[in-house]
Amino acid sequence: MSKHALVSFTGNTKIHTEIALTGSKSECNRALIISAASKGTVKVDNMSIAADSVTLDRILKQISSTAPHQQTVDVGPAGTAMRFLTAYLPTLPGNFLLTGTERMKQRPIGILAEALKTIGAEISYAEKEGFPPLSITGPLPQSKGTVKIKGDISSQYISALLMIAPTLEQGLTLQIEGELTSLPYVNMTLNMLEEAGISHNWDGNNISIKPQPFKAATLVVEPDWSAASYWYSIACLANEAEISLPYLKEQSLQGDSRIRSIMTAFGVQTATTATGITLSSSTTDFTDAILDLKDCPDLAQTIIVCAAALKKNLSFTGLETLKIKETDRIKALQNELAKIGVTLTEDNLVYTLNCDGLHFPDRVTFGTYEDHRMAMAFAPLSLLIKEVVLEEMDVVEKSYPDFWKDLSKAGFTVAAI
Ligand SMILES: O=C(O)C1=C[C@@H](OP(=O)(O)O)[C@@H](O)[C@H](O)C1
Ligand SMILES: C=C(OP(=O)(O)O)C(=O)O
Repeated sequence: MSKHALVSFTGNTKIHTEIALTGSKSECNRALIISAASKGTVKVDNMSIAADSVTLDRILKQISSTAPHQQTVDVGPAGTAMRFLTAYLPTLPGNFLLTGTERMKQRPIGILAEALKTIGAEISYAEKEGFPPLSITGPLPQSKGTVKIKGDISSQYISALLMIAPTLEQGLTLQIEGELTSLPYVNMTLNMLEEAGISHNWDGNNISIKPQPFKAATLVVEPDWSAASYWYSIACLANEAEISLPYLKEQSLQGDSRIRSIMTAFGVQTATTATGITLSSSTTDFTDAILDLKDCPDLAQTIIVCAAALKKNLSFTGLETLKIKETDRIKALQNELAKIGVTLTEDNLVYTLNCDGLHFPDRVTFGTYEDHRMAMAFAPLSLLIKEVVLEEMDVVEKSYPDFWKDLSKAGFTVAAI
């Protein structure tokens, strides 16, 4: 249990700052797995300091330097590490117990594990059927070159399979069933594989990758657009803002760069500069009544909390996957928004905010549910509420360890209590 963060902003909320964001954990964790699958032919540049990436890097180094006997591999709360290693470990010689936090043991892995079993992987569930921890014995003798996989639960299962595909004797054709969720993350995987010399063929619901060698390449990890979203929220809620985010590019592999266009409607302008981007606040009266977030689930909390603070009764679709992330993010949002008089209700998979009762008490304590994005999405409310307490401040380490330091740099007062 870590301390809580007490965040406040005294005086007029004018924010002029430059924030150097760490690398995207999504890009970094792909780069690390691709590098490992290529046996070092592919290098990684600008490693992210996100705990999920540091953990995966450490695990991959440990595995490559350890003899093939039973090893416990603990990913903690890192979803991508769990999913990517579920596919990668069966390609290595050895016996592995792949595990994570108590929450990780509630995040489904059966869809990916069963798909891998159909092509010859030896995987069993060490505790509960369909969930981590997994017992994995490799290397797999590949029995089949085609695999069916559901696309509507987590795109990470698909990315995981794509990254091992070129190393498999028969390559791999994925037959994706159901509508693909989080699509930009699959494109990110394919693009990064392409940078590493791996071609694919995407035809309807099938993605095929033939067995092929990686080429010498360096994958450069770009700053994290999901982390940038909290600065958009801050720019939106401040009286005045000019926030520079160096090295962020509009053309990004990260689908969360969509925050830029969404926030234009919320009154945040983005200018491209020689060094990156600069956000500034202006006023708009937006009318967009319904937003689909299926392609960018990690932006959901930022946008929903910001819309609530602006007293906009917006509706949202594409939130189905939020229940199986670091926490049930729908429940967590409902509980915490209630503290400022806002409700979030569902009808037929459409979620709608009702902000008619919005109020800002002098001090509010928001629970964070072991979810970095709960802490970071609610912290900007300290521009409107005198004292905001975010429980368990270390939770931000997962993707954005410098978050509190960066808030201080921008003029917020942050105390560990
Ligand atoms: O592939 C990735 O890097 C990610 C994919 C998304 O998950 P789902 O595909 O499970 O929605 C996203 O929420 C997660 O933070 C990172
Ligand atoms: C869902 C997330 O991460 P993961 O699934 O990789 O744990 C996230 O970072 O919001």
